[in-house]
Amino acid sequence: MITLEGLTKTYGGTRAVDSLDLTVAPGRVTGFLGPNGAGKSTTMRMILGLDAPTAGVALVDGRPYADWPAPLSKVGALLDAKALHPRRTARNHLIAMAHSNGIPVSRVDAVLSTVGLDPVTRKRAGQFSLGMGQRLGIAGALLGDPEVLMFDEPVNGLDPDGVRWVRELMRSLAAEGRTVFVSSHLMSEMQLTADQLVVIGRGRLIADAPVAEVIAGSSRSTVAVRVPDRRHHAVLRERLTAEAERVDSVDDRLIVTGVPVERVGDLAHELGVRLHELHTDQASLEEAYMELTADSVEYGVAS
Ligand SMILES: Nc1ncnc2c1ncn2[C@@H]1O[C@H](COP(=O)(O)OP(=O)(O)OP(=O)(O)O)[C@@H](O)[C@H]1O
Repeated sequence: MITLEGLTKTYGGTRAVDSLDLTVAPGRVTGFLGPNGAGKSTTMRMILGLDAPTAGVALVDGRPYADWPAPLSKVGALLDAKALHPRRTARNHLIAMAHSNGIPVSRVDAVLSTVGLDPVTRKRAGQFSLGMGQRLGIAGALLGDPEVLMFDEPVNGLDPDGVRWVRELMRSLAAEGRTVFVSSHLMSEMQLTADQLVVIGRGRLIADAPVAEVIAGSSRSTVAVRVPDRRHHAVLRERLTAEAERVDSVDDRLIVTGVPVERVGDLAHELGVRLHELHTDQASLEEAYMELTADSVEYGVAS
């Protein structure tokens, strides 16, 4: 489990992370989202003790990362896939990491195989493609068989097969009861991978909720109801207008915002209104995310 309490980091006049209170729980994938410059990498660096907080604390299972005697066996992380010694082979890179944390060399071969790098274990990291570097970074995160895993943009540079592989890996790590905290800008991928979402903007917490709740909360999630009889259409429309955020008529359909589908069905039943169709049109995570972060985008372009 990762716990942040009032976590704050300022760089000169910039509040990169601003009083963040958060618990990242085990047994699920938590997606960490936010526009460029929102403070995601800075937060992850503070969890790993690579940056000192200006105020507040970041704890892993109740202790700062640096206080764990064998940190790689507690937390595995992929922060910057390019942070590799270019002349070291993949295997030697991992052996050096293993030695520094008392991890047996047998784990090195096991994780190289897990990430599909067995054919290139003796190739120098400097000759790796972006995707191979990502895989090696993920191997490093898995090396100590840690309970907590953090990945900053893990699918960056991966081909579709690699993207799917990362998705399945994250899901299986969470299913084993581990804490999986992963940042990404790929909303369609996060919708498939994450159970819980943490959204930040300008260093502050915007949302911390299950994926389904974030999507349902979007004003773009609507209920569509088809009422062929014109009188019934008008009766239901009037009743819904009293409690919905918005009701639009499109041909014989009513498009309703802000009322759950169950309530629309119950109201129709109460009023004796005959329906030919009743369903929810869910927003995509991307739509929900854009709405949540509209006020926090620092580097946007006018549209
Ligand atoms: N070492 C540093 N010195 C000064 N400012 C920094 C430093 N590191 C980050 N910042 C600033 O802190 C803010 C948050 O940056 P951070 O990299 O954490 O954001 P991010 O959410 O990871 O962004 P991205 O999605 O673009 O990777 C930005 O305004 C950034 O310019």
